[in-house]
Formats: sequence, structure tokens, C-alpha cells
Amino acid sequence: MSLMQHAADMWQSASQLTTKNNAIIAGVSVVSISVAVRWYRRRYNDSAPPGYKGRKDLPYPPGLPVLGNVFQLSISKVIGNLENWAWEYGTAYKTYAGPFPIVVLSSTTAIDEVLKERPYNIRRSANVEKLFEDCNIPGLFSMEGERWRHSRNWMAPQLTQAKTNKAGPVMTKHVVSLRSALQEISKKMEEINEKFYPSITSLESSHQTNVFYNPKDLKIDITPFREYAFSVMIDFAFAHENNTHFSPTLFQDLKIVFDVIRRRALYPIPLYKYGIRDAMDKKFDRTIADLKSSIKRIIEDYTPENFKQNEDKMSTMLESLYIAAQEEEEQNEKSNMNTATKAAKRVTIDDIVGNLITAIVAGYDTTSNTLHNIAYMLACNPEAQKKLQEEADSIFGPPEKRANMSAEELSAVFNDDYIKQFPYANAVIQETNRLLPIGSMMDGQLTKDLVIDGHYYRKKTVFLALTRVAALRSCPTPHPFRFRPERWIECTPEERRIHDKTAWGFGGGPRMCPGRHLATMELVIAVVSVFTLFDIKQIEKPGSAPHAVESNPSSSLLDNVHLRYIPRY
Ligand code: HEM
Repeated sequence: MSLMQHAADMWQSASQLTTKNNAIIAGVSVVSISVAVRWYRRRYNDSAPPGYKGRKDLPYPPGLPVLGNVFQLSISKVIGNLENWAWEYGTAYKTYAGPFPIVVLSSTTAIDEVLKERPYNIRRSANVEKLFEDCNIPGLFSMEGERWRHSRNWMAPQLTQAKTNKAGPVMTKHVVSLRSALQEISKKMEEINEKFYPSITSLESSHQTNVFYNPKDLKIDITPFREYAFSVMIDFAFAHENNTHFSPTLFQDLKIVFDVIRRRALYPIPLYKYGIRDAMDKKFDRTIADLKSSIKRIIEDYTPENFKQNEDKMSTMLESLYIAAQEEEEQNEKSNMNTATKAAKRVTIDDIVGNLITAIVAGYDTTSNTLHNIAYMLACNPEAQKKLQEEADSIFGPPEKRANMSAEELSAVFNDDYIKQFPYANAVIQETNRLLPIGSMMDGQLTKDLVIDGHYYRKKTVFLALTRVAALRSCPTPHPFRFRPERWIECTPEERRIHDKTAWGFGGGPRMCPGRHLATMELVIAVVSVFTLFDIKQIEKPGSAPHAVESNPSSSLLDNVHLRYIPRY
């Protein structure tokens, strides 16, 4: 066979092979696409039974094929983007994250319905449970179904109003540190203000420079709020008078836990699960392991008799959870449940640790960010600030008196019903939570077909509930977008009922925030005993400076806010 002929034969068989391969590739592609389309149609089935409207009938902002609305959503302003569409497209619309549809709800009826259906017919988005599970800290926030119910029944009684009232001395102890830290910030900001706008003594020349404003000098410092919320949570959860069991750096290390959880929530690929862990991941693992062994040691040393003798004192959540777990264990042993059910109901150290860390994670950023938002709202609304100061002065006496009060003296001022004692402070907190709630959006996924606000949605539908928009839409008192704490006080009983019903700053339904009493008490104590020591004002800036903006992907924490705390004492 000549070389030419050999080459021609090879070419022919190669092209036959290519034609065969092409046919195989084409066949596999057609099958894969049709499987994907069938899967997509079944998974994202938007048909509704006759007589109902469904997802297919919802309006939506136009987007790109396959990519949907991804390029119209900015990660740091996603809540604002979705809320703007809600005002434009109405109480129910859909948006597409790539090819995946998401229903966005913002009517009072829809929000009420979805909050009540959790956790059985609606779950939090699937990756929350997985994330906390992978981090080895499963807790109330991330649990679903029966496991959630069990933890909730066990956690909620530790956070009742009566129990949190006993935490007053812990809070005043830390509020004294908050006061010192704000006094420091006050000094720094007054120096900056004086540097930017020194008092003009003479006008020697018309070309004289009198203003030295420099944006680089301005930093946002919410560390004091974070330290306050963190210290209260740590004492309340487990450290109160029992610090000896923990490593000296544990509480500092715990802060990394929050950063790692936040970072993992945003990872597109969970590298840490495949053994690719950086220094932060490793520190996270060590901290959780340390925490578990410290808690084990506390439990081993623990005698329930000591605890029972101290019932008038605040017990830590760890003590209360442990006692509750023991009691449950005893009941389980006495009952005639089968062994498997008993084992399922057994509370483990992991459950205790997971729930304690959950409480700290859930109560730390939320409370400190709310304090920051309240300070900003007061700075923007001097009349409301004045009323708040008058209320505090009428109970504590003039500001110079409480500027130096000890924790014990402060604690003695508060009675058990701090909300009735400081109604205007409470209204300021409610009003801030209405306009700048930390959680203004909640997510969920249907675990069965459901009718929500007249629309029929199929199982697995993913939705977002915009609670702030819904509350604003149904506001029964005038000027819904204005900061008017009076609306919570000077209103008819029917108006108040609607305000309370739509006060979703702490969520709602069976999953409503169990830490709300503790958080409200922390906020009231900080606002009346520290904020009212100052006239809080925004530092003056030129029109070109960036304005205050909600810039957090998951909460309404404000950026570009620079406040002066001008002493009143
Ligand atoms: C100003 C402070 C706080 C705000 C704004 C806040 C807000 C919220 C919100 C919006 C939810 C979701 C509720 C829902 O899904 O319906 C929640 C859940 C939760 N919060 Fe808070 N929270 C605060 C403080 C706290 C504190 C101090 C604790 C702990 C003691 C805490 C513990 C929890 C827990 C464990 C959950 C999950 C409840 C469940 O899924 O059953 N929170 N919180």
C-alpha cells in the first residue's frame, strides 16, 4: 500500500469516527438538554390549578435570557433593589437569579401567612441548615421540623421577659463601659470637628482658608456597640461569674466564629468542606473545640443544688439549658417511649454548644447594628432626640448626675417594667426597627403546595418576604416614611393594633426572635443611660460627600454615617 493510499484510508476512518462521535455528542446533548428542561419544568413548575393565579401570572422586571436579573442586583444593595421593584411591581412579583425564579412578597396578608406556616410547610432556605451543620454548630436558627421544635421548646423558656429582667445588673455593668467608650469617641469627633471648621477669629484676607474638611479623617466606629452587645451576650449565655473554665482568649477568638460563618455563607464553592482551609478556618475549628471542652468541664463541675439555691440571681443560659436537659432526660427515662425515641430526644453537648453559639451569633450584630441605626435616627431627628432626653432626665435627674453613676446606681433606677418606665425610648426603638429594621427581608422555601395571598405556589417555590415594605404599605398613621416615635404612643387602639401586628423587626409567627426581650432591654438601657448624655448630630459634610446608605447584603446597617456625640454634662 502506497503511503498516499494509507494516508487516505486513515483520513476516511478518522472522518467516519468523527461523524460517529459527532452523532454521539449530539445525541447525548439532546438527551441532557431535554432531561435538564424536564427537571427545570418539574422543579420550577409554575402552573396553578384552575381558578387560581400562580407564579406564572406574576409580573417581573425584564432581564436577560438565562441570566435573569443578576446584573440588575448589586450584592451590597440587594434589599434596596428588591424593595424598589416591590414598590414598582406590587405586592407579589417574581425575579430571576440566573434561570431560577424567586417570588417576592410584600403584602401584610402574605407575610402573615408565610411566617405562620414555618417551620413545617415552609423552611428557611436550604443552605442555612447545611451551613451551620457543616460548621458543627447546629442551633435553633438553622434547624428545621421536629429538631427545631425540640430546640425551641428548650431555648425559648430561657429567654422569657421574667428571666431576662434578672439580667439588668449584667447590662448596667457593660453599659458603663459603653459610656466610657462613647465619651472617648465624643472627644475624638469634637477634635475632628474643630479641625475641619475652626472658629473664625478674623477675616484678614478674602482668600483665607477657613474650612479643612477631609473625608479621610472620617471612620465609622461601631466597636463600642459591638463590645457592649457581645459582652452582654457572653455573660448571659455562659460566662457570668464562671470565667475560670474558659481560655483567656476564648471570647476574642469567638469573634472569628462570626466572621467565618459570614464568609462561608457567601462562598460560591465551599472549599473548606474539601479540606482546603486557611488560617481563619483552622482558628474557627480550634475555637469551637475549645469551647466544647470548656463547657464539658463546667457541666462536670456543676451541681444543680447550687443553682436551685440561687433562683433569684440570673442564671446563665448554659445553666438553664443544662437543667432543662437534665429534667427532660429524667422524664424520658420515666416515660415508656421506645429506646430509639429516647435517644432522639437526648440533648447532647453539641446541641447545647450549638444553641449557645447560635444565641450569641443571633444577638450580637443585630443588637449593635440596631444601636448604630438608633443613633443615626436621633441625629437626623433633633425634636425626637429632645423628647427622649427629657424622658431620661425626668427619671435619672440631670445628665451630669448619670454621667458618673456606677453600674449599681444605674441598675437601681430601672424597675422590672422598663418599657412602661421609658415609653418614649421604647417608641424610638420601635420606630427605628420600622424604618431601618436589621432584618427587613426573610427567605423561605415551600415544603408543600400552598396558597399564599390568593396565589397558588408549588412545593419548592423559593420566596423572599419584604417585611419593611409590607409594614410601610399598611401603616395606619400619617407620614409612613417619616421618623415619628409618637405614632406608637399617640394613636388609637386600632392603629396601635396594626402597628404591633406589622412590627416584624423581630420576625413573626412560631419562629419569631426568642431574644427580643433581652435585646429590647439592652437597647432601652443603652439609649436612656448613655445616648441621652449627648446631643447626637451628624458631622457636617459638603454635598458631594456620599450620603448615608444601607450597604449590607443582609441587613439595614448604614454606611457613610459619621456622628458627633456632644456632651450635655
Ligand atoms: C436588636 C436585636 C435583634 C434583632 C433585630 C433580631 C432579629 C431577629 C429576626 C428578624 C429573626 C428571624 C425571625 C423569623 O424568622 O421570624 C431572629 C431570629 C432569632 N433570634 Fe433574634 N434578633 C435580635 C436579638 C437577638 C438576641 C439577643 C438573641 C439571643 C438571645 C436572638 C436569638 C435569635 C434566635 C435563636 C433566632 C432563631 C429563632 C428560630 O428560628 O426559631 N436574637 N432574630
